[in-house]
Amino acid sequence: MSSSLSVDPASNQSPAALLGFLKQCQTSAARLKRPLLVSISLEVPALDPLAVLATIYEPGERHFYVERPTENLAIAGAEAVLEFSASGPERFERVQDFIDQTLASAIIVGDQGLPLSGPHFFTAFSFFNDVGASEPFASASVFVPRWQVATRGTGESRRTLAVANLQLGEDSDVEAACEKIWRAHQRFSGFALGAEALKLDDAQPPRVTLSELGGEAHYVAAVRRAVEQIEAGEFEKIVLARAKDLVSEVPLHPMQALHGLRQRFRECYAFSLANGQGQSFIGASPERLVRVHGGMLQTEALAGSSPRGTTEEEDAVFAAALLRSDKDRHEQRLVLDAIVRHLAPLGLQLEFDAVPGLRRLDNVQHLHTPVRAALPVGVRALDVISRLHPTPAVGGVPRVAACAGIRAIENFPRGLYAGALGWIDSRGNAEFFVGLRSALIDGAKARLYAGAGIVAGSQPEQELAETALKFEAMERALFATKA
Ligand SMILES: C=C(O[C@H]1C=CC=C(C(=O)O)[C@@H]1O)C(=O)O
Repeated sequence: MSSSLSVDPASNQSPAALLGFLKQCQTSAARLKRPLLVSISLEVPALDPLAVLATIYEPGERHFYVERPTENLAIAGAEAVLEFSASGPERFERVQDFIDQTLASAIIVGDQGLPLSGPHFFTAFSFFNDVGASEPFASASVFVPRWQVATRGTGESRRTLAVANLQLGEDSDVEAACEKIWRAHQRFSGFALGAEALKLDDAQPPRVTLSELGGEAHYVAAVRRAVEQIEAGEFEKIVLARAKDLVSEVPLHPMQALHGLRQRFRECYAFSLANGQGQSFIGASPERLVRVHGGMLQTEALAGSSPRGTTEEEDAVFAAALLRSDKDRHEQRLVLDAIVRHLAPLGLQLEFDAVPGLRRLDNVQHLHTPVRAALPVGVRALDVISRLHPTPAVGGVPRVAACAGIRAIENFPRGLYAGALGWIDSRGNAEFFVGLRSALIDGAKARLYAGAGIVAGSQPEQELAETALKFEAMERALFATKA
């Protein structure tokens, strides 16, 4: 819904102007006989979204945070103004309907030209279409935060945007809403909340115990069984994960872990999604699922792993071996082929290189093929995600048989592990990543996840070592002495 209301919060910043604007919004809501989402974006001095989140962090409050340091991009939002959840195979469409309906009753004002302005729909889809009733996150959930802070760029060109969202109906208390927004605005404008505000580096690491569900033996047996099923033709590839349970002597500090992760894994998506009931799902994922920006789609095929070397020579040897490995090339090619196959019905002209490159992280390196396409008119991010998820980087080939195999072989619910998390803005731009290298945090407890793709020729001990390397990232972030 476009706004004919004249408010320019950047040049007309006063409580009286804000109140006047909100009263106009309320009149519109009364006329339309439905509550409206009002979203006000305003540029503010540089802020670090993670520091802001850490400052106001309440385990009982919903939040979403994602940052990709190499892209100089970070966004955080907290407290739900509007939320929706769904389950089943139609979950993607149902989330899209919720977004469409919300935007049809929205008044969006302020610095709209700036990146990451306007309301963002923070969204998460679990790995499977359905989750158990006792699981902490629904199989599809989306919320619009009460406040949102985003930053993009570096140095002189860095821009920071604060967004306040509220729902106004005929009976809303506009004066109270106005006061709340004004106070938040003063806070965002007046506080020095750069990364230095985190002061997390000195915190003492907690003492913890760590135990794997079923022990390593379970995973070794699982991989062996999967290889037999592959040889028997039941599927061509399956991604099998391990889970470890961690118990700490003191409550874990997810913000501190995230600060460590974003410093160490600059090319990954450091992320946190809190459900408002004390649990949060955090991680540093190397894998983009979908980016939609200005009508262009970006996705990628990421699979096949090897360690990083301790010297440049050793690193180069590992890299060359990975690039030459038939097993890893096959494992990654299956992901690329699936992307092509699943997106073909949408009429996209995909562009990608014939030969994969490398994505090099601090602990592991992967085969990587970026994929780009122009999005045909009417095709939206969730249309793409509903077809892509789960890719064979986290599920398998054929998809249905591999997912049934995962359910039968793994000894824990995946929940958001290997799910799709991200945001969609009011213009249809979107960024989703895959919930890898992750942990579910609950007070002093955490469950950590790591998986690996299994194809013909996979060796159980090698897959065990690969997943141990993947676990190491989160283990170090949660309880090691130095990030
Ligand atoms: C399933 C995971 O990683 C995927 C992404 C990159 C490389 C992978 C691999 O080499 O097996 C996996 O497909 C995980 O980290 O839990």
